[in-house]
Amino acid sequence: MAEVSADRSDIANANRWVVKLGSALLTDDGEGLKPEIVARIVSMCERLLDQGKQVVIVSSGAVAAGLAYLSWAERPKKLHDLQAAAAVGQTHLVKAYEIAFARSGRTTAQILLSHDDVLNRDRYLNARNTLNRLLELKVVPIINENDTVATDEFRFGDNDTLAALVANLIDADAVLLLTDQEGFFTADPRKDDTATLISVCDVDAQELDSMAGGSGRLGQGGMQTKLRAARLAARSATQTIIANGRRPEVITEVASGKLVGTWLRANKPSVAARKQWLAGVQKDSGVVTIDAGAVRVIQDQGRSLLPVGVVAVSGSFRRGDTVLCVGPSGERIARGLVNLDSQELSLVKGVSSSRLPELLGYAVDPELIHRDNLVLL
Ligand SMILES: Nc1ncnc2c1ncn2[C@@H]1O[C@H](COP(=O)(O)OP(=O)(O)O)[C@@H](O)[C@H]1O
Ligand SMILES: N[C@@H](CCC(=O)OP(=O)(O)O)C(=O)O
Repeated sequence: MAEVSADRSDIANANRWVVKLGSALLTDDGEGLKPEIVARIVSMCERLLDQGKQVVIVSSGAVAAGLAYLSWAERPKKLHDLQAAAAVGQTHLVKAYEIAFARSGRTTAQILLSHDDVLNRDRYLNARNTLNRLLELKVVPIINENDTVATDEFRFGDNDTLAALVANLIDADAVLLLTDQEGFFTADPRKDDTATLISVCDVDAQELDSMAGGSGRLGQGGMQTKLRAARLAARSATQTIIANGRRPEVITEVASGKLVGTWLRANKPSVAARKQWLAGVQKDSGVVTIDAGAVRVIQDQGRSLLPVGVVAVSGSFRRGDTVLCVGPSGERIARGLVNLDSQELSLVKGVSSSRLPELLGYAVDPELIHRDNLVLL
């Protein structure tokens, strides 16, 4: 099962990071939002940004911060009370990040996501495009659940799950779940003082399930949701590390591959797995005919397919569907997941990607099929 240590070069080489901060950490166990904790976390994130890495922050704490501003001693049970507290706390939360990042001249963006945003394919792609654009612009996204509109049936509830879904959304290399414990222990250390820290373990190891307990007073889900989140993150081959956000240099240490916290190791190479899946798809939603130049760059140079290389479109498909690409004489060339639906593509086939926003009236990916979503047949 768990190994004592392992080479963490995968972690040290991770470029795109999702850093998640739990409520207990940000409020110092319910003391109200602590801007100095936010500032400390932010300065560590800045060090990653200075090294050219990308950072997306998923921050809890809206409810816990709101409780303090409303002078409510206990986390309420009723959804509307939780939502009211979140609405009060969220503005203070995001302000704390804005102020802290502004000290080094960096800009932040608030993104509030709900369940539908990751389940609905169109909204999923929109959220992904927006996040990718913010990262290109070197803006730091600060994400939380859109608590004020989430209903009981349709909410993530804990931000561990949200962090994992964000990692899937942007194909992050690593997720760092910062909490109030050193990492994942063999049992809940609050209840069992013989529990020991696991340094590294395969995320799918079954023995982890019985070791993961529930949450403390303020957080939601405890190690159970962190384990589930790590397994979700592994779907995009994202590595998960759980560590203590109170350690002075925790983010810097983890990102440099130091043996800090628990690494829940993901083994599946996502692109390869997706390509394998694509190769086996039995029914395509449409067919696009591409010109000889496009065939060449796809086959010989492993490049993405751009709308400019498309000469004809047949069938009715939506963004995210699988489409067969055939050459000028109808020969099967490739299969991939499209970023445009069939009507949009009919409008922009043969057109250079720089003109897509002007013709469609909104921003879209420049590729019709990104090379990571394309398999040669
Ligand atoms: N096996 C375990 N190892 C470490 N912590 C555990 C374990 N099982 C349960 N926990 C609990 O999980 C808590 C952290 O999760 P949670 O309260 O949801 O915080 P956060 O707000 O950081 O998500 C810890 O304080 C601890 O009591
Ligand atoms: N969206 C909620 C987060 C819920 C929550 O408590 O999450 P966590 O602390 O990560 O277990 C908030 O901002 O209060």
